[in-house]
Amino acid sequence: MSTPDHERPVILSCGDPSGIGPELAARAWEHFGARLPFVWLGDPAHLPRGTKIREIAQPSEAVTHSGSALPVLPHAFPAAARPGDPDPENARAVIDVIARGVDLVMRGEGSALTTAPIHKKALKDGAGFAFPGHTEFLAHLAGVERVVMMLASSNIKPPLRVVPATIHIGLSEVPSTLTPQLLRDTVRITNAGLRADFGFTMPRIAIAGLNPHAGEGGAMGREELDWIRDEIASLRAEGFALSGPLPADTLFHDRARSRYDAVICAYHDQALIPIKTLDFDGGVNVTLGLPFVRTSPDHGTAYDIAGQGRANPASLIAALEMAARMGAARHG
Ligand SMILES: NC(=O)C1=CN([C@@H]2O[C@H](COP(=O)(O)OP(=O)(O)OC[C@H]3O[C@@H](n4cnc5c(N)ncnc54)[C@H](O)[C@@H]3O)[C@@H](O)[C@H]2O)C=CC1
Ligand SMILES: NCC(=O)COP(=O)(O)O
Repeated sequence: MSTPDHERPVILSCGDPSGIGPELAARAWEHFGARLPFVWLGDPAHLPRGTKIREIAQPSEAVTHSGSALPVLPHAFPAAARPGDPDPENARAVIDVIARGVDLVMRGEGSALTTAPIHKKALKDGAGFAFPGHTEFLAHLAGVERVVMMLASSNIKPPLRVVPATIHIGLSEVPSTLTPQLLRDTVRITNAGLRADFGFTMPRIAIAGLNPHAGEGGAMGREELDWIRDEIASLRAEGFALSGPLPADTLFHDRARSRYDAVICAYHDQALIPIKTLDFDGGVNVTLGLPFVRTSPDHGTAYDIAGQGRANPASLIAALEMAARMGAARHG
């Protein structure tokens, strides 16, 4: 781990208090102690009973206390947390915590934001949350039009970094949502993110086809022939190191992964199934294109095991490590 920014800790938003976020925050603090100071932003009453906490007034105090307790910036919620059973009364506060976390990192009080999982439908039902997820909400809060979701592995070699060009939409909407402009924007933001935050000078980006066998010459769908191929050629002419469109079914095995640094996929499951299969415990969700660093574990709220002490903290630990490294590099 590179040296974390000790003046500006990572801010960890609590996420859904009925999910596994609070217990994972406690486990992550046990793992890191003073080695990686982070601040948990949430209602202290939602943490597992017995968690050693220290309430602080500003993030910079985290460094002094993180060796002996989990530093907490308190955010009052109206209701208790019932594991696995979200209370609609708490939905507004879950959203407010994310916004408060963004404010802290935008003001430079935190080096990076790591978000614990939210339940999108619980927020929609409870507070009319109008965004498909953190990714789009963070873009909105930061005033950025387009951002990119990337999931990066931590435990496999060669590593895997996947970008779903379209994210949380129905499968039937994918072909019309995946436009030349979206592909261009996704390539540019991915390329810039890999250079700025992952240390690549000329990132190699693979692009998966939309259709089986990347269309097989038009026999199984025409998008590759009609525009994806030409768009890739024109982006290549601009200097991007692109390959594709490539059949997605053969893009993720070990030898294939050694040929690229990130792969842009046409839709959510084309990207997330391989990474969650190959590295569920080490997968980290990174939002590229924001004016601050944001990471998250790759899993969700896991209501089925919340409050039982069974949740694995590895992905959150990897997300905090990645956030601290990227944040320190940006602020250093
Ligand atoms: N960044 C975020 O806020 C994310 C939020 N979600 C949301 O979470 C909610 C639930 O989504 P699901 O599809 O059920 O996925 P999920 O990841 O919450 O759960 C899927 C399965 O994996 C298990 N699991 C998840 N995390 C685990 C961990 N750390 N240790 C051990 N087992 C774990 C669960 O127990 C469950 O059996 C949805 O609302 C979804 O949108 C999903 C992914 C990311
Ligand atoms: N499937 C990934 C996911 O749901 C994460 O979404 P976000 O909340 O990070 O936008």
